[in-house]
Amino acid sequence: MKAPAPVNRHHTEKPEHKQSESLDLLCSTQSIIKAAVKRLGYTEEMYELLKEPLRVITVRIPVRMDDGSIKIFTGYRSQHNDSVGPTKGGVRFHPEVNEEEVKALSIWMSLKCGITNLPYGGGKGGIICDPRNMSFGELERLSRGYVRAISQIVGPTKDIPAPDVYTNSQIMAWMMDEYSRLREFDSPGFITGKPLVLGGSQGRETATARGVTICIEEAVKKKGISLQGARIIVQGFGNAGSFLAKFMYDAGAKVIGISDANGALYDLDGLDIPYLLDRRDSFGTVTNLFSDVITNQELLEKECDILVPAAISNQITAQNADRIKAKIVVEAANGPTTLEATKILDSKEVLLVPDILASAGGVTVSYFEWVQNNQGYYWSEEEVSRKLRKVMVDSFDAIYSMSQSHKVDMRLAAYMVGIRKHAEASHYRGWV
Ligand SMILES: NC(=O)C1=CN([C@@H]2O[C@H](COP(=O)(O)OP(=O)(O)OC[C@H]3O[C@@H](n4cnc5c(N)ncnc54)[C@H](O)[C@@H]3O)[C@@H](O)[C@H]2O)C=CC1
Ligand SMILES: O=C(O)CCC(=O)C(=O)O
Repeated sequence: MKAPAPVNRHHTEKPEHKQSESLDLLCSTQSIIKAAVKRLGYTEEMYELLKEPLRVITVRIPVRMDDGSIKIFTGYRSQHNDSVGPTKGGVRFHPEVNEEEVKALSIWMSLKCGITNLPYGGGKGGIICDPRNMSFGELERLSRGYVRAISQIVGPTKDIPAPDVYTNSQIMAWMMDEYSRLREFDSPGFITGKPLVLGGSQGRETATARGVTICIEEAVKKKGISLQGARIIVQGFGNAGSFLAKFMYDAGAKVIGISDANGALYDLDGLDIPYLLDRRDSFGTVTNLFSDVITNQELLEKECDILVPAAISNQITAQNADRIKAKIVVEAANGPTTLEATKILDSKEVLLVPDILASAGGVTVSYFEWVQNNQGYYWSEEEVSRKLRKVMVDSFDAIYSMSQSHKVDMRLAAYMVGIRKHAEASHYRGWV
């Protein structure tokens, strides 16, 4: 690995896309839900119910900035379907958050909870902001303001938030504290992904990456590839990507590429992952310390055995899918591959493990955290890991079998497995 050389790279990369291709996450999701509902034999009314969230609110959050001015931020909370139980899903802080994306993300949460058989529907939230340019104090005031703004529709038996892009256990702690103050009792079950001392679960911090690792272990068996020595590329070096890179490195795989919002590092001999983990900042940025940096798009197209997009949406598109050389793509990120690109990868016989399966480890251990909060009795890391492994292996098997028996791609198979529980619960409740 090359020696670090400080360079200043403040731009955020954006991929180019074919004019005709739909990058609208909600539209694409709806078209797969339609196909899944049809294949499962549900009615058109069922599709009408499930294609949109039941509830979405937009909130305006005034925050006193450090210079004394007041800035008004816009945030969202979307609740897709609460027929099975309370809704559940993360909150992201990102400049590109928008209502359509939050709606799609909440639908994916329903699908993840359906796949893993958790007693939840899907929820998701987001605030348009750039936490990388905000102070600790400003972030705390924004987090508390968001909870005050959405407090009527969230709660341990209504809708339970969690971390997502650019949010972490500190932000969960502020949000939990604000909610507990509003309700005037301690409410650890209001939010998951908390620090351990505030009722967080062992293993939640690494849960998303653990879940992705289990999917990779299952996928390599299907493809007859040995994980030992396999070449792996991971896009994104935050919570999901950095721990995944570490788990792959520890398993004897060769992590030949990693990236963050600034760019990518690539080395055919394998990167020194423990060193990079040590140097990354709290936003998952490390490439700014190096001079020999390539773009995210260049990295995605490098030859490898396993490619793991673990950053943002719409990264593998009709524009670059033909040039993806991986044998297996495991989506740790939400929505990294477009519909058109999914078809191209499928035609190239790439085994694609879709986001709603691959990234479901996070919400699974969030559920374990909520259960522990409700019972006030806490489990060891071994117990959490064992339970997570069973959920992930069973989920992978169910989707792989669905894909084989219905001769559909893994994404459609995952939607079919994920939607059933919400469809049946909505039907029993007499909604449709
Ligand atoms: N944290 C969790 O428990 C879960 C996360 N996910 C998904 O995993 C993905 C990553 O989330 P986290 O690791 O939690 O976020 P994070 O905030 O910890 O890290 C995000 C990473 O993505 C990189 N990034 C941001 N913008 C980028 C861009 N334009 N191009 C390339 N890289 C960029 C950042 O530099 C950072 O390395 C997201 O899609 C998230 O929704 C899914 C399930 C659970
Ligand atoms: O941990 C959770 O409850 C939700 C995680 C999340 O937002 C996701 O899986 O996309």
